[in-house]
Amino acid sequence: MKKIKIKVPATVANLVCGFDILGMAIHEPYDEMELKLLDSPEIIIRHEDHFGLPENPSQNVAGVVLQNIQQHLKLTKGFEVTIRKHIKPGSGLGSSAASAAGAAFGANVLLGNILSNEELVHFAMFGEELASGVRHADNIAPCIYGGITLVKSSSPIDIIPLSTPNLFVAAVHPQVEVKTSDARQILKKNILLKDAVEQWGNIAGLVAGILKNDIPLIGRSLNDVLIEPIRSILIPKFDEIKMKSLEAGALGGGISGSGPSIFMLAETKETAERITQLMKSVYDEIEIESFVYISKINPAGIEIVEEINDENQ
Ligand SMILES: Nc1ncnc2c1ncn2[C@@H]1O[C@H](COP(=O)(O)OP(=O)(O)O)[C@@H](O)[C@H]1O
Ligand SMILES: N[C@@H](CCOP(=O)(O)O)C(=O)O
Repeated sequence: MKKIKIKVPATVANLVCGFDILGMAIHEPYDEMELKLLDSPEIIIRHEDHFGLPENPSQNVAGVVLQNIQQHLKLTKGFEVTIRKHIKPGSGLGSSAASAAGAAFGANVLLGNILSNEELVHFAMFGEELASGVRHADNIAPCIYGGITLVKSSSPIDIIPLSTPNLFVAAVHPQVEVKTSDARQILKKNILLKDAVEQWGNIAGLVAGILKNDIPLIGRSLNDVLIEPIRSILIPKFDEIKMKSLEAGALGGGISGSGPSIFMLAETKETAERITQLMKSVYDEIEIESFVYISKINPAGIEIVEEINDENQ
């Protein structure tokens, strides 16, 4: 029997200004997945969590990824997948990407590492297409490569892993659901050239700041003139949380992925703790339940917890 257990991290897509192209893996929260290689070509998905996600492989992002791998490689084998999800679907913390990337990664290990990272991203994007209607790779890439990644292009796939600054991430997930597909539909299809120029400056500044480990440059590049003004109206108290976090010492931050989670970068754990406390108290005041996370940027991405390769079982 060949079996693998993995830890699949949450991801913060967009990093404020880099819509669909930038993303980072974080340590908390993460999903647990177990994949077994089957002798028959069936795909079985089981959820040991309470989110009510579909277990029909054609409706589960992990299932469609495995179906595509199976078809492409003309496999006579199948997969049994058990998912313990801790990253709530619709959180903006890459819940669908975690299952999609975890399925591609785990299947590849079971098959003897025959696929490249670019191929894993290619197959995992079928899951994102099922979840949001769009083959975006900004959550998947950091999950698979770890750290912070730039999706220079998703067709053809061209992923640039950037470095991992030594920063803390404070995040809050208010319990309101924002589906990525809905949060994409409200965006404008056309943008003004002057706004595009400002956004290009921020993206280039952020990438340069990350590569040079120039923390103040990272901070002043975390601005979004295109997406945040539209999507933030879906997130209760967004402006107040952002303003208070900056006052409390955050370098900068904004909507995590398509929301409703909000993330902030901080230089110290103490600052990150102050920020999560204030995030929680803002939501407590208006009686919206919220979960907060303090994390660091996760340089490893998906981690193998256990690998069993026992021909006798
Ligand atoms: N294994 C899975 N994990 C998470 N979401 C899944 C999974 N399979 C299917 N989905 C669907 O994907 C959607 C959640 O994806 P999305 O809105 O992108 O949330 P997130 O921002 O947390 O990734 C939901 O409609 C959910 O039913
Ligand atoms: N670039 C995408 C990212 C969606 O991330 P998610 O964590 O909300 O699935 C977008 O902004 O739509």
